[in-house]
Amino acid sequence: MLTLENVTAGYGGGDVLQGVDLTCAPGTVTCIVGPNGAGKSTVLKVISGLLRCRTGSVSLGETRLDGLDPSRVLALGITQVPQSQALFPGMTVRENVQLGGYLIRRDRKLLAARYAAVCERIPLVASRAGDHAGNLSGGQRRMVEIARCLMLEPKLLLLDEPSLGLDPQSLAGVAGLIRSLNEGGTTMLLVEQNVRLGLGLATHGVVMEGGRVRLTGTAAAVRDNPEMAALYLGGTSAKETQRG
Ligand SMILES: Nc1ncnc2c1ncn2[C@@H]1O[C@H](COP(=O)(O)OP(=O)(O)OP(=O)(O)O)[C@@H](O)[C@H]1O
Repeated sequence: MLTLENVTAGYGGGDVLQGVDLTCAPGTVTCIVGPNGAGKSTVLKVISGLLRCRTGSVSLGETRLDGLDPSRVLALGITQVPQSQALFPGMTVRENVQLGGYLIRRDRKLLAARYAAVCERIPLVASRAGDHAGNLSGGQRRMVEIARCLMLEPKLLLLDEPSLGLDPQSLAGVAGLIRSLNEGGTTMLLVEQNVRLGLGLATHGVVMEGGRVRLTGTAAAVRDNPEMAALYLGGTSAKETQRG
């Protein structure tokens, strides 16, 4: 279980996060939504250790994560698919994915077994193994970025805007992958601008606004909460938008 308690954090003078509480239970998919600048990506940075929290705590089970370097957080089983393109275009798909196993690189057998497991879960990795990552479509690249993160069999996978810049077909592929990973037991915390998609993929929803958590609950309850319609969807609930 990941737990954030009363987290404040920021980049310069002011606090961007102003007392954030959040939990992710094993096996769940939690989606953080909210307007631009609400602090969604900042929450992920605090969890992965890229940004120190000023007060409050971040824990994975009994282990405190706040104050740890990103490499320690990674070693404890939290991996992040970043928002920006993160593959090395001149390297092959296989090489890019295997880089995700850097921490286990000395155990060749384990590395090979993990790579085989990733290929089984994401067949694209096997079918395009020898191709340069730069030759893949946007959706394929996103899948390879996720594949790379699976090399460490993370306890928690963080995804920052998995839908960003994808055409509808690619989006469907990435959404299908997230669903199948969850069915396989991977716990995920994602940030999404696309409210309908994000809450559709998630078991739990968190709505942030101005560095605070405004609403939280099951994804369906958050989606159907009347406050959502008023806040983010111009008076139309996400459910109605989906129907329309
Ligand atoms: N590296 C940084 N240095 C200074 N300020 C930053 C930095 N990153 C983010 N911010 C500021 O922190 C606030 C929250 O940013 P954050 O990226 O967490 O928002 P967000 O909810 O993820 O929104 P978006 O979807 O637009 O990324 C914004 O005002 C942003 O300008």
